[in-house]
Amino acid sequence: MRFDVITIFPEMMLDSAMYGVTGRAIKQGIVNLSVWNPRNYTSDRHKTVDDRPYGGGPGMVMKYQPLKDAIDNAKDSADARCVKVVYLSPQGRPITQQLLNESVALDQLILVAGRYEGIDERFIEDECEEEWSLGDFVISGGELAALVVIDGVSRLLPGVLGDDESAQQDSHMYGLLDCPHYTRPEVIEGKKVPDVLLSGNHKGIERWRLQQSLGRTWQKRPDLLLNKELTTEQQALLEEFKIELKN
Ligand SMILES: Cc1cccc(C(=O)NCC2(NC(=O)c3cccc4nocc34)CCCC2)c1
Repeated sequence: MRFDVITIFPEMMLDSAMYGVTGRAIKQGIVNLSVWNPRNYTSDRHKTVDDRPYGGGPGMVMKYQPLKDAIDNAKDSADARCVKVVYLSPQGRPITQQLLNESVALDQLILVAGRYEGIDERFIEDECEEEWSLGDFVISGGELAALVVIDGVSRLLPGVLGDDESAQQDSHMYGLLDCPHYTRPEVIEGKKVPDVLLSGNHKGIERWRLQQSLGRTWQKRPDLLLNKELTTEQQALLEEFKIELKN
């Protein structure tokens, strides 16, 4: 899968993506990441990518033409069939696991990261098929959202995560919070690792982990349970968790 990011901070994208899972996916050639800087498509001496907003007000707005030339080059550089152009913006559709799951099917994802106060609305209308948002807060640019999309989608591509890494993708854990994790030493600060994890009883360990995920989701994010059909076994585990909590 190919990601093309339109950004005035190309190094930020490339340097950040070269770590961990995404870095490995790029080295393996499973993921291809290209960055396109609108500043390289300006014709004035100052390489101007922004200008003052019509109607006045604070800040600057990113100009249409440098963005357009950058995205045209991004499109020309890949003969991909299944392409989507997305503007990362506070007005966008929330970035969720479902959105990431849907994006795995694409051959190329072109991500437009805004800076300043935003980009000329006419560019969004003409070039951006969708808008996606990291959340309802004020941040300085779309690059962090682009990195979240690249990381989250890359993890879903075949061959990127080793067998022992894809734990979080387990189907029955989908839509639940994570279970607690422990590693050596067995005791630290007088606190022991739960006995079940030392038992070598794999069925019991799996059961305990699922129960912890269910219990913690119920405690911290009950909203997630509203749209998750629990099996009768999962319901029983959760009930047992609640009872043990009382004792
Ligand atoms: C709630 C609210 C209202 C008004 C402005 C802003 C705001 O933060 N404006 C600044 C910019 N924000 C984002 O790009 C951005 C922000 C949030 C989530 C995102 N997910 O992707 C990109 C995102 C827009 C142009 C450059 C940065 C936020």
